[in-house]
Amino acid sequence: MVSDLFDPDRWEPVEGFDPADLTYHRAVDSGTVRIAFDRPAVRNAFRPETVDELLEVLRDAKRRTDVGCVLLTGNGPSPKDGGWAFCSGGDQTIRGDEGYEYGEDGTDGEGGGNDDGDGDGEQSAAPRLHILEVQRLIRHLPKVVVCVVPGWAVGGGHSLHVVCDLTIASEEHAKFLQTDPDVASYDAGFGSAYLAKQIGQKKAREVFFLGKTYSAEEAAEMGMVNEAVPHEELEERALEWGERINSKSPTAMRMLKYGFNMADDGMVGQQVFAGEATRLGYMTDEAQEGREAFVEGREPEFDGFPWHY
Ligand SMILES: CC(C)(COP(=O)(O)OP(=O)(O)OC[C@H]1O[C@@H](n2cnc3c(N)ncnc32)[C@H](O)[C@@H]1OP(=O)(O)O)[C@@H](O)C(=O)NCCC(=O)NCCSC(=O)CCC(=O)c1ccccc1C(=O)O
Repeated sequence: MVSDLFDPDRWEPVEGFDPADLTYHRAVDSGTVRIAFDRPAVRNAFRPETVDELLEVLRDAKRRTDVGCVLLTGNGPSPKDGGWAFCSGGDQTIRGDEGYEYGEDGTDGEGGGNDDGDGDGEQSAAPRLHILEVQRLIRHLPKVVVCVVPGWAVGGGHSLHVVCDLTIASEEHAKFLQTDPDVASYDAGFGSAYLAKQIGQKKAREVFFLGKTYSAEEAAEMGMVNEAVPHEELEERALEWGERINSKSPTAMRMLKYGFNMADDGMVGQQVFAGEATRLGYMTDEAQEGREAFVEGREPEFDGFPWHY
């Protein structure tokens, strides 16, 4: 059993992946993948190994040209007490003085178990805070990432929901809470500043400075959740969203996502959008004339191409 809300008839495991802290599935009948935290006994808290796996499957999803939607969720309920969670952030029990520490058999994602990837085979993976790399990957993923929240979204888990393109949440069980300052952590990037863009400055400061818990309805009212739906329908509805997303023009969706990002992402946002504009430019006869002229060792002939206005 993957999760109580998981319909095994709608999904198949993605071949070549066997993550320990996640599950990774592809919808049988649409271009949607489902990535789920799979540590329900600790409210799906992430450790460095979890983050490595998340980076790996997100990169895989990114490269699949027949996938337009990624669902990011948490499996449940907890076998201990029946509680539901999307993610409760960094696993505080393995937090060291400089970051989150790998276990004995951990990996830094760049080499073998605990190999730091520099080729000398030493077991020296440094403590990590690389959930921020996950945030950037979600932000720049050329697909729509939907956060599917069946329970708690807390701390770094809350920040992940913030950075996703859309959030759908369980009416009965979803709860949104920022505990970062309780454990002397601070996501001063997307988790707070981008949240303020979504719900306004006063409300975002309330989320962090007062640390109140919000229901799915309240979060939707605030503008950080798109829809609150009955718990039993959560994943079905998320799959429907995936189908809607996949029915649209991939190029339009990609340009829109990067367009939405650009205003807040400075030069990096411009660079990502510009890269896609260049890709589109490369597909024109005009660009091909430029390439062919170089390859053929002649001057390019751009006379036939209009100065569009
Ligand atoms: C999530 C809770 C509110 C749930 O409360 P409740 O339903 O009452 O359940 P509990 O009995 O508390 O928990 C059940 C069980 O799970 C264990 N557990 C829960 N959360 C964690 C956790 N984060 N780490 C380890 N273990 C956890 C809990 O101990 C229980 O275990 P038992 O053995 O059964 O007793 C509540 O649990 C809670 O408040 N949890 C802690 C939330 C938290 O503070 N998270 C860390 C926030 S800081 C963070 O995520 C930093 C990492 C990070 O992402 C970051 C770093 C730097 C810059 C930016 C970021 C960023 O935020 O992105």
